[in-house]
Parts: sequence; structure tokens; C-alpha cells
Amino acid sequence: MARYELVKGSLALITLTNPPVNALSSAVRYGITEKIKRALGDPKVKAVVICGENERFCGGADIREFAAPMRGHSLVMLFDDIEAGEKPVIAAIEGVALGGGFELALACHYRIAHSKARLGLPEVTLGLLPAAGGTQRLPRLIGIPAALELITTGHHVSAQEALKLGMVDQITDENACKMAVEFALRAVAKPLSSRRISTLTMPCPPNLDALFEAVTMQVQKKARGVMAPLACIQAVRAAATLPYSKGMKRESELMASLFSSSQARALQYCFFAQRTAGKWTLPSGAQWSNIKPRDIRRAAVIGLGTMGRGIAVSLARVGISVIAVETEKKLLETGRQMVIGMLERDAKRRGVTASLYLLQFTLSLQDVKDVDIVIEAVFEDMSLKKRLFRDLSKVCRPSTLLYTNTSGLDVDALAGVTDRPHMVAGMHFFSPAHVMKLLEVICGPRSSSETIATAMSLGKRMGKVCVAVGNCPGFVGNRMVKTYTDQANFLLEEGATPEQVDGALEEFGFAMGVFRMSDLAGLDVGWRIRKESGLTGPDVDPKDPPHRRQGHRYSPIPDMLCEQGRMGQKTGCGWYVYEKPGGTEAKPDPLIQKLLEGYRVRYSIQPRKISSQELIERCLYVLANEGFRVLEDGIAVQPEDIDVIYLFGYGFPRHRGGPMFYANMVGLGRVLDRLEHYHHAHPDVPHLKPSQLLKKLVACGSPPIQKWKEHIKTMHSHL
Ligand SMILES: CCCCCCCC/C=C\C/C=C/C(=O)SCCNC(=O)CCNC(=O)[C@H](O)C(C)(C)COP(=O)(O)OP(=O)(O)OC[C@H]1O[C@@H](n2cnc3c(N)ncnc32)[C@H](O)[C@@H]1OP(=O)(O)O
Repeated sequence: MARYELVKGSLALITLTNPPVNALSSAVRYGITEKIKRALGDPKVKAVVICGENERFCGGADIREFAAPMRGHSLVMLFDDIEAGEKPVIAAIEGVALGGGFELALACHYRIAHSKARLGLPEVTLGLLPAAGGTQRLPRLIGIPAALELITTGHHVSAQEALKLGMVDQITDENACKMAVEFALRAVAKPLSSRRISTLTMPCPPNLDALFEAVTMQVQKKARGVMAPLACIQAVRAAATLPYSKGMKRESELMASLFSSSQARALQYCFFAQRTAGKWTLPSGAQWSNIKPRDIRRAAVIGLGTMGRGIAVSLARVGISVIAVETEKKLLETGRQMVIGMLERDAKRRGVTASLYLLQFTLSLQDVKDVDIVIEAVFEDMSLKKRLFRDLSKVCRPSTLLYTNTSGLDVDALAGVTDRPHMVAGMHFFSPAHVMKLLEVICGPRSSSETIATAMSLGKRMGKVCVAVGNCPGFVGNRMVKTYTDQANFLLEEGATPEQVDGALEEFGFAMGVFRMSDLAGLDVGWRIRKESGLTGPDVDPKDPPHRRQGHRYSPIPDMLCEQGRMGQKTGCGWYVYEKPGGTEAKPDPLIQKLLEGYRVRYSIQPRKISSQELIERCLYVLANEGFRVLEDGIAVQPEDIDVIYLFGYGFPRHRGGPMFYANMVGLGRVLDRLEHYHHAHPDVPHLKPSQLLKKLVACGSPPIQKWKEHIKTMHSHL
């Protein structure tokens, strides 16, 4: 796990050998400890270079080992030994030096980085802190403000930024290991005392208390209820106020408080869930590792509304040429200006040139005849989309893949009108499409594995987190979210206010509660969908009373708001009132209070005081319950896929892991009990009825989430 070579007669070269990222597993820690001892004890060796195999220095501690109590050699002792040694040790950083990997580099006397390397202390994103001296050495090296920024955000920095900050001593475009060897030969003659970071005097700004207070407030605002960033601040404060050895003791105490916390477990689960979701498998056995995606160079985007514009920008900024099609001159011109503006702003932010030459705008569908793929992003209307897919069948060459950006319509119905149903699938982007990371790839029953592989690979190329899901109304994300918004509406009927529901959800960790989010997205979106599905408007069965539709409880309150022109932020009022149309500061609206009171009187509903616990349980347990149904129906193959969709598409708080992980943390037995309780109280809400899979898992003793798949296997997959 660590190789030892003697080079140039007097240098020990220690190479970490634990692919793919040379994580510091127990075996690697043992290997480095042994090799360092050997190098320091060998009189022939005058200096040491540490590097990583496969041009990657080190991705940090082995996160998989955090699931159990830590055993084996301690990083802290190893790093203290390296730093205290009497021979210069040089870190040759290629690829990445992250977390424990960067802490290893900080214990070395010199750091040489390749110009493409990235460095950082991302432990906070895993619910931890850099507990191998990172919180004590980094502030001594680069100062408290810069260290606080890096440690509390977990941001990685480029080698150039690292050099500017003083995190590395030199950067090179050549092989960093070769450079470090040359460097080491020169370093032998130099004194080491000033190179031991733990012994450096802390550069303390005068207004220390104010600085820590400001950072604490910033962190509390950005990451409400998240423990790790606050613990990071306390550890850096210890570095600023205590001698090194006492600071290290504090660092270790704070790490102990985080190490087995539910937040750390959730955040580490998210890390692996994201990687698991990328590894899709179809029932045919085709999977990410055995199907070659097509190479996409030319794409067409049909429709230049909000979604189409974002999709066009996402494609062009990764070098794909885009033909954007609209039906009217005015719409085309507006779309053109918006896309160009977005691409220019994006390029400016990234310090690159906007690839405007890749864009072409047209009113003629004929112009898409030679593209590799088409992504349809027209109005959410099945007959319009069917017409378009028929036309695309005629216009496009036979090899063109066709994708729809529908947010919930039947992908197979669209495939059915084309001459190539196996080459049709869904690519469901989230708004704004050039910003949001999630892409749901919808596999129709006839979609070929190549069609899916190409969508997944193209999504990844665009920087998206892609999840392959089956075809059903709303797919995974929107199918589940309906149950959550329904509960929120019912809670209003029963006595809650929008601000109470939102307050509870925001306290739980959502950046925005369901009503504030709905105001931001626009209430008309859901209204249109409900009208199309006959839940409101002229197609409603006249026998249905206002609060029942298609045999189930229904809340007409969102429709009432839309009928009054309250479409959310864009009209200046929705569930809240705003300072002006387009305003963003949500204030409780007495008119909504009146509307709710009137509604309750009209339907003889006795309002009651509803606890935050009930608000959370009703909204989130019903969400997880639908997630179990999604798994049961084979629309998602594993809980990780659902959680990733909720983390990246719906703002589910990462430190809670996602709706399925959260249910697992609460305890499946408890979730089942509470759903039974609520279903008993509201028998006309079928979504509150516990799913078969949830009951089955509880009957099997509530296995951990990683084992659920074994119980789902017997069911039918729609992927
Ligand atoms: C009582 C309390 C006592 C506690 C005592 C504890 C002492 C601990 C002391 C010190 C604290 C130090 C903590 C840490 O170092 S935590 C780890 C910090 N590092 C990170 O967060 C980096 C995580 N990795 C990444 O960001 C990326 O993987 C990457 C940038 C390194 C590479 O990206 P990419 O090329 O895109 O590859 P993948 O992400 O797909 O990864 C490939 C593969 O490798 C796995 N993997 C990556 N990093 C780690 C890791 N640190 N540990 C384990 N496994 C890792 C990843 O899961 C992929 O695996 P695969 O899906 O099976 O292929």
C-alpha cells in the first residue's frame, strides 16, 4: 500500500499505492508509517519524497472505514513524526490532495504541486473536520481568515490559488514527483526549523472575536442546523488561542463529537449514493460499464422557453453545437438574446470565452435533419409533443436519438408516434436547467440501452448528476413531490398557516418551505397540470364535491389562489405577499389567512393547533412512503437513486441524507406506526396508507438501507 525506493543514491521515494484515489486506509497508514521509519532511520537517506500512484497524491482518509470505529495506525502520530523528523520530507502533489491527503502534505516540510492539482479540506462536507492536524496547521500556514474559509466550506482550490495562499511552495507543469526529487536534493542543506508548521507563530488579526462571530453567523445562515461547520470554527478558534498541543486535543474532542453523529452518517451516505446512482443497470443486464454511449457533437433543442434556453446553454458550454428551434420570430429573437446573455455571463464567471459560435437559431424544423440528438422542450402538452415527435421522425436522419424534457408525461406514448421508438427516452432537466445539477433520465419500455447510455453520458458531460428512472406519471421526483404538496395543502385546511408549514420545513433544513418554493416556481405550473388531468376546471366530474376528486381528498385552495391571479413571486402575491411583482421578500398575507378561515367555515372544518412534529411527519413520511412505492413499482431500482433526486432536484437537506435515508434514520417501524396513525385519521388520503414494501422491510427487522435492494429484487423493474 506504500512503495519504497531509493533514488539518486540518497533520497527515499515513498509512493502511496491504493487506487483509485490512494485513500489512507488502515493498510496505507501502516505502509507509510513503516516506510517513513525506514527512511528516517537509514543513514544513506538524506531526504524523503512522498507521492501517489497514477498521478493522484491522495484523496484523504478512507471514508468507507468511518462506518466502524477507527483502528490501526493514527494519522496524527504519523504526521507528527514526519514533521518532527530531521530529514526534509517533500510532498509531490499530482491530481488531488484532499482531506487527510492534504493534511499529510501539511505535515511535510515542503509541498510541490502540479499546475492541474486540486487541494482542500472537504471533511466538513462529510460531517467531519480535518482531525489530523488540519485545523491547527492550516491557519498557522495561511492565516485564520483564509483557513476558516477553506475548512468551513470544504472548497477545493486550484494549484494556482494554493500557491497564492501559501499552501504550496512551488507549482510545475512537469511531473511533480520528478520536480520534488530535484527540489529534495537542494533542500538537504537547508535548516528545517522554519518548515515545521506546528511550530509557527499564528498570524492573528486584531479583531479576532468579531471575525469568528461573523463567520459563525454566516455559517448558521447558510447551513442551518448543520453541526460540522460550527465545530470547524471552534477548532480553528482553538488554533488561534491555544498552543499547538492543546489545540490538537480540542480538534480531537470536536472530531469525536461529530464522528458518530447522524449528520456525518447522512453526509457520508450522500457521497456514496451520488456515485452509486451513476452506475445504472437495465433489466436486460445492460449497464453503465458495458454499453458504449454515442459521441454527441450536434444537438437540437426544440422550444426556447425557460427550459429550452437552459438546456441550450448547458450543451453549448461543453462544446456541443446547438440548433435552437422556435415557432415564431418574436419568441426566437427573445430566446436567442436570453441564451447568448446566459452563455456570456457563464463564460465571464468561469473566466473563459463564450462559445457563441456553437449556436444557431432557426424557425425551420428542417434545419435539425443532421443532428445527433434532439431534446424537445416545448410546452407540457401531450398532443403538441406528439405532433412534434411525428414531424421529427420525418425530418431527422434515421440515426438521430430523440429525447423529451417532459416533467411527467408518458415517454412511451411519444416513442409510439415515431419511426424509432427504441431511440426515444426522457431527459428531465430541472429549472433553471443550466444551474440545477439533477437530470432524470427516463427509460421507456422500448428505449434501447444505447439511448439510455448516451443520455447518461451526455448528462455527465454537462456536469449533471444523472439518475436513470422508469416511466410513470411524474417519474420519481414529481410523482413523489405531489404527495408532499398535497399534505401541506391539507394541513392548511386543518388549521396551519403557510408560514407555519414552511417554518417547520426550514427548521428541518430545507432552504425553502413548500409554499415559498411554490411562490418562486409559480403556482400556474401546477394549476395547468391539474386542469389537464381533470382535477380542476371544466373537466371536473360535476358529482365531485370541491374537496374530493376522483374518489380521494383534494384541496382546491391552490386553484382558488390561481383563480384570483395569485401566481406567486412573479405577480407579487401567492401564498405570501411580496413588495412588488418579481419581489423576493415573502411576508405573511392577511388575505390568505382570511381565505383559509373562510374555507374552513364553508366546509365546517374545526381548525386545530398542529404541532411541528405533525407537520414534519405528515409531509416527509408520506414522501418516503411514495418512495417505497416507487421502489416497489420498479420505477427506481435503489433508495440511493431517490435520495440523489431529492438532494439535487428538490433541495432536500443533505445532512438528512434524502427522504429514504431519513426514514431509515427515524426507524422504519416508527415511520410505519405514524403512517398507520395518520391514515386512520385521514382514510380518504391513499398516500398515507403504508406501502407494501415498507411493511415488508419492517417485518424483516428493518434492515439497513444498503440492504433494501435485496428485498426489492423480487419485484418488477421498469428500467
Ligand atoms: C472517535 C473519533 C475518532 C476519529 C478519528 C478519525 C481520524 C481521522 C483523521 C483525519 C480526518 C480526515 C478525514 C478525511 O480525509 S475524510 C476524506 C476527505 N476526502 C474527500 O472528501 C475526497 C472524496 N473524494 C472525492 O472528492 C473524489 O472522489 C475525488 C476528487 C478524489 C476523485 O473524483 P473522481 O475522479 O470523480 O472519482 P470518484 O469520485 O468517482 O471516486 C472514485 C472511487 O473512489 C472512491 N473514493 C473517492 N474518495 C474516497 C475516499 N476518500 N475514501 C474512500 N473511497 C473514496 C469513490 O467512492 C469511487 O468509488 P467507486 O464508486 O466504488 O468507484
